This record gives sequence, C-alpha cells and structure tokens, in this order.
Amino acid sequence: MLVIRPVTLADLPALEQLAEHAVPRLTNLPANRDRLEERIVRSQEAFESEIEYPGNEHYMFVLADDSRNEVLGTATIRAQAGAAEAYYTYRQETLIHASQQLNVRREVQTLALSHEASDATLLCALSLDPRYKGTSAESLLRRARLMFIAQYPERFSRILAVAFPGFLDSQNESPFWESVGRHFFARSFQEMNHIAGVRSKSFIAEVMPQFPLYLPLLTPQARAAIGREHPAHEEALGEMLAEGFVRSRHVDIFDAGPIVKAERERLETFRRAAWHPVRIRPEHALPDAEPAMIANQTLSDFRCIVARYALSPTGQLMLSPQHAARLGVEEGRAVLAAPLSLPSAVDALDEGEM
Ligand SMILES: NC(=[NH2+])NCCC[C@H](N)C(=O)O
Repeated sequence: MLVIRPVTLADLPALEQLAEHAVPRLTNLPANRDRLEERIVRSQEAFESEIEYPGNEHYMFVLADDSRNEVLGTATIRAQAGAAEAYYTYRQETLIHASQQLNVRREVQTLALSHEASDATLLCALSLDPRYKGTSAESLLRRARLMFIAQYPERFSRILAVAFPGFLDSQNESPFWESVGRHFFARSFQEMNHIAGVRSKSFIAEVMPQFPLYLPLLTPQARAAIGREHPAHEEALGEMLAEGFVRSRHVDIFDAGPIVKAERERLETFRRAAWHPVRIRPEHALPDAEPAMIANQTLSDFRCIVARYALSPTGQLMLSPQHAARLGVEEGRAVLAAPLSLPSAVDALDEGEM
C-alpha cells in the first residue's frame, strides 16, 4: 500500500536514486549524498520543532510502498522560499518607449530581477519513480503536501508557489540560458543547475545581470521559452492549475520556467478538505465511493494515503483495518479527507497582479 510520510535517514539511498533520475535534475534535490543527508536531517528538525511562523524549514516527504519496503518518490515543502538567502526570479514587465516629437510609442517587454517571491511557501523537489507517472500515486505525492499545510497553517505562508522546470530543447539545452545566463557564467545550464543545488547560491547575486533584460534583444528561441515548462512537466503543471494555482508574472532566472502561485484558501484541496471521525469496517463492507486523500493528524508521524471517501450517514469516514493501520488511527480519531479528483484547469494569469 502506498503512503506519504516524512523522510528518514534510511531513505537516503532511495533519495539518491530519485535525485539522479529526476528529469531534468532539480536544484532542490541535488544528486549528492552529503547534501541529501543534510536535507534529511534538516527536515527531521522541522517536523520535530515547535514553530509559530514560517522560516527556514524544509519538510521532506517520501512516497513509500510500505509492504515492499520501497521508496518510490519524494517531494518537499520549503516553508519560506527566501528565508536564509533571497529567492530570485525574473518578473515580466512592460516598459513604454514613447516620443511625441517622433510620434512613436513602443511597448517593450522586459524581465527584471526580483525577490518578491521570497515570502512564499514553495512546493518543490518532486521526483517520482517513472513507473508511477500519471497514476493516483503521483497526485498523492504532489498534493499530500497541501493536506499537511492545511493542518499546520501557522508553519507556512498564505501564498504558495511552485516553480516548474523550464523548457529544454532536444539537445537538453535551455534556449533561455544560452541567450542570457551563458554570457555571465561560461557554463552549461546543466552545470549551473547542479552548482545551484550543491553550493551556495550567492554567486547568483554576484554575477547575474542586475539591469532589466529587454526581450527583443534575446534570441527568438529564448523568448519562446519564457514561462514554458519542461515537456516532462506538462501534466504536473496542468494538475496544479486545476488545483487553483495561477501563472504569476515570475519565471525562473536560469531557464525561464513558469512560477505558479495561489492564496492557499483558494485551492481545491483546502476548500474541500474536511475532518471526519474514523469508523473501521471490513474491506468487503465498504461502499463504493470516489477516491480521496486521507491524512492523519500527527505532525512528525504524518501519513497520507489514497482511499475511498466512504461516509456513513452520520458523517464518519469508513476505513478498512489496513488503511486505518497505515494511517495509525483508531476508531473515533479524526482524519482529514479531500477528494482526489479536480475540476478541469483554467489557465489564467493572476488577476491580482497588475
Ligand atoms: N533552475 C534553477 N536552478 N534556478 C536557479 C535558482 C533560482 C531560484 N529561484 C532561487 O533563487 O533559488
């Protein structure tokens, strides 16, 4: 049975595999044993600390098949994207170049370096065993983090954001990086991505251009990549848009991948999540019902599974003994449930942003 739980040190070898096989490689999941070990320890500290407001915590989860003792995926929440160092993005802006004398008026699109997303809580570092791609396990891995945030709102920001890996061409090169970053760091995109994950990021502040970039001066390939996700992340972006995230004006500074964001109360999972007391019933006696994410209420023993959303007439959530055992709940304890299905996505720019 598949379950989401906090990471432990025993998961280190599996995490290394997941980091190595992430497509593309992820800055927040460096394929480096020492860095991963630090991240696990840091996550354990976050789960065990008493926290009143978001700071520099990382909460790292794994998707595990507990019966086979296998780790199939991982995902992280960074409580505050820019808690220790600033979180860098490019913000899409419009400048108007006008001359009354010459009777010209031109709108020019620019990208300006920004730290505006630093306060947001970031959902990041998701990597999944490819055998589970497109299954409910993938949705569980991606969205169980929302079930966790819903339970511990004081630990997170009101604004949630996700930065999707940006477009790479068939040679695995980033056209945006080739047109922008490459002029400042004589390294390939893949090397930079690695350095950003394994070393400190202060080099970004030191070397990235400080002035706005004028889009007409970039290559057409670079312009076309702005706000475009990596082909392997199309469905994931679609799911987050269906969840209620909207595209922001911010994009990644290396590959121009899209950054989506939302006030957490607007997300489907938050709006539809409800507490129910548990009633344990034998598997064969459970009525058919839509699948839901179901989470227990224990911080450092957090568990979230997919099971049927079978409610008794008096509002108890009926679980099989196996499911109850996975969640570590007894009859009468409360669990949080939210439907797994989502309405179809609306792809829009955040209207709150000018
Ligand atoms: N794709 C990347 N590795 N981007 C570089 C890191 C940028 C990121 N927004 C940060 O400040 O941490």
